[in-house]
Amino acid sequence: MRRYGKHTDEDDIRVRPSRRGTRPRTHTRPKHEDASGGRVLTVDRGRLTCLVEGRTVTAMKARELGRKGVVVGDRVALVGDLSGAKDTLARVVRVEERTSVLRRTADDNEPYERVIVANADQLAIVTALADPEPRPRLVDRCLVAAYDAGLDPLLVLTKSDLAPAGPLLDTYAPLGLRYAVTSRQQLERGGPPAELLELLRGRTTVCVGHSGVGKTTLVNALVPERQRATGDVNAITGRGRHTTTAALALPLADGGSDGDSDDGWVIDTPGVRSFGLNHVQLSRVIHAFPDLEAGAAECPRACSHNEPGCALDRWVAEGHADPARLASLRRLLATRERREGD
Ligand SMILES: Nc1nc2c(ncn2[C@@H]2O[C@H](COP(=O)(O)OP(=O)(O)OP(=O)(O)O)[C@@H](O)[C@H]2O)c(=O)[nH]1
Ligand SMILES: [Zn+2]
Repeated sequence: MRRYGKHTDEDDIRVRPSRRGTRPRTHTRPKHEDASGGRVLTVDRGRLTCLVEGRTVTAMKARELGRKGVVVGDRVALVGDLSGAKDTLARVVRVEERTSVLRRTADDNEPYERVIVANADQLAIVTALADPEPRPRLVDRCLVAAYDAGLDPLLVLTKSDLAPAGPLLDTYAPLGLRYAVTSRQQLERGGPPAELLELLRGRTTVCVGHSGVGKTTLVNALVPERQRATGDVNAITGRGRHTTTAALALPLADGGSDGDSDDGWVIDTPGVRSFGLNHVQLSRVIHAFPDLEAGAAECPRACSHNEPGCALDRWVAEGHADPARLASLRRLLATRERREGD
């Protein structure tokens, strides 16, 4: 499993055996042996909406969790009233170890990044082919975030009724991205294309994209009303979808009895205007390019891979890797530097 360095206390919620711990784990463990497993669907000002055995349960963090953050996608253990009835409140007593974290800084000047989603394994970058115009730099930044977090990127191109997908797909061809293309007609005719569903099945997919690209339309098509376990999330939080500032997890089908869905999860996030990349480590990005990573062994220390001494030029010239791959990597690495309009 991928290891991450320690960041802010708030976000570093990995349960670790603490030598200085105030509370020996042996005391807390047995007490919560009867806790039920659930998954965090959304977080609103400290109030957690969780899916527990198919029910939507509102919960608060137990005091013993201290400042540890709980984020959308977290797998948690809950005690208390799990009926999901109105005005009931359960307690989250444990956060299971995360398999991944997607972080983002609000913008590049912000020192603190926030974990926005836990336990995802795929990042769907939703881009309209027109209205609004595609923003390749934003796509690139999302790609860097995906590679950094160890998530498989997936390109979802919407509004193909307005413009062809070809040119954008050409740009990303060297990266070998998996992709799906959708159109209004397709969505109206009965949901998203089978190939997109196939790409989402059994995975936890975070959807990101600029406001207006059709993310909500797409998620609604993916999660039919009947199965929207969170259809009442708005009733609980008292906020409409469009004013929601937090991510929202939706099970693609049954939701599973223990808060796990074999069919997969889609996590909708609010439209992003930018994707701060302060926290990204170069080495984690190049890791997604195994064909180039091997050649980078010859690079000078702390090579930016975009400087005269970079060994990757020779690596490619000697035919070990496709020059288009290096060009793509360099474009992605360059996108970490902020520019007007990011
Ligand atoms: N032509 C066309 N329009 C679409 C398509 N999908 C969505 N739209 C329209 O695009 C507009 C924005 O769609 P939303 O689903 O609200 O976009 P969003 O990305 O969720 O936007 P935010 O809620 O602001 O984050 C709406 O008017 C949709 O009807 C499509 O495939 N083709
Ligand atoms: Zn280099």
